Amino acid sequence: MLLEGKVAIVTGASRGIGRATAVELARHGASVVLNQFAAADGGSAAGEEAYAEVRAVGGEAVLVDGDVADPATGERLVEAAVAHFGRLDIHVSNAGICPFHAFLDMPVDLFRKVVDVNLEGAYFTTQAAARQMVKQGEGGAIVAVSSISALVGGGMQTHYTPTKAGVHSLMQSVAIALGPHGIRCNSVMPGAILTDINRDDLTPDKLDHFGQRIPLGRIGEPVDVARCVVFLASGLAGYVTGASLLVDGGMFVNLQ
Ligand SMILES: NC(=O)C1=CN([C@@H]2O[C@H](COP(=O)(O)OP(=O)(O)OC[C@H]3O[C@@H](n4cnc5c(N)ncnc54)[C@H](O)[C@@H]3O)[C@@H](O)[C@H]2O)C=CC1
Ligand SMILES: C[C@H](O)[C@@H]1OC(=O)[C@H](O)[C@@H]1O
Repeated sequence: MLLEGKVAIVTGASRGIGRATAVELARHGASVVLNQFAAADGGSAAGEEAYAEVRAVGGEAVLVDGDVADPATGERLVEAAVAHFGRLDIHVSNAGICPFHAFLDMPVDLFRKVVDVNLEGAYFTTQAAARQMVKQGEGGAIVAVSSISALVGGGMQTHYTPTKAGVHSLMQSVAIALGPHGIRCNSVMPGAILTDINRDDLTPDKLDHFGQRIPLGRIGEPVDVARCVVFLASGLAGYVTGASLLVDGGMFVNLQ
């Protein structure tokens, strides 16, 4: 198994890409700290389902509630990893929100919330994870879920796309800061993956449009991204750091 004996944190693991990532990490042998934020999910049922899915593939797991926008959450996730599994090897910064909204009347509070969750959440959970990895002195792997939206715009995503570009940039900079400690830092850039974040936005017309733009002919599934996170977290990517991997079925390159 690729990740036998490894211990991982996944933020926003209750649903979508985070849940699939937690399951795939466990399938490959990792023990997983699943972060949920029940207040964002309307309760803890989704987190508990994710926990059960990880256990069902044979993974050890612990579920920790916390808002990644609170810098203390990263520290609590690391504490849980150490308390339950004795160490930390992999950090997946995945939690994110995208409440679609027009630019000209963007509420200040909404803008700040998206930045707090997506960018500050990635920054402070990554920092907490890196501090533990440096303390252990055995390296590690950090993977952030950025987006194709780090590279292209969205008229209803003017608050969101800069956070995804920021997450991409964060991984590039921490790759430099943490390389001397043997900690690799990369991002995945999913294209259009059908999850709760875009279920309402992906109308039949838009799905049809995307289907035609994506050379592989289908919208992505969370597991498509999760498997790439496993690769970047594993020794198979042992000489990969500061990189970003588009996981979009070819959508980005298909201009005409
Ligand atoms: N679905 C897509 O097409 C794409 C998604 N992404 C990114 O993938 C990541 C995961 O999104 P999806 O799985 O698609 O959406 P989702 O809505 O299914 O999952 C989002 C997860 O983040 C959690 N979350 C939300 N606010 C939180 C907070 N304050 N603290 C902790 N957890 C919180 C939710 O509880 C949930 O588990 C996000 O960072 C998103 O920007 C990137 C590119 C494309
Ligand atoms: C939420 C969007 O549908 C999704 O999020 C991203 O980051 C992609 O670019 C899609 O726009």
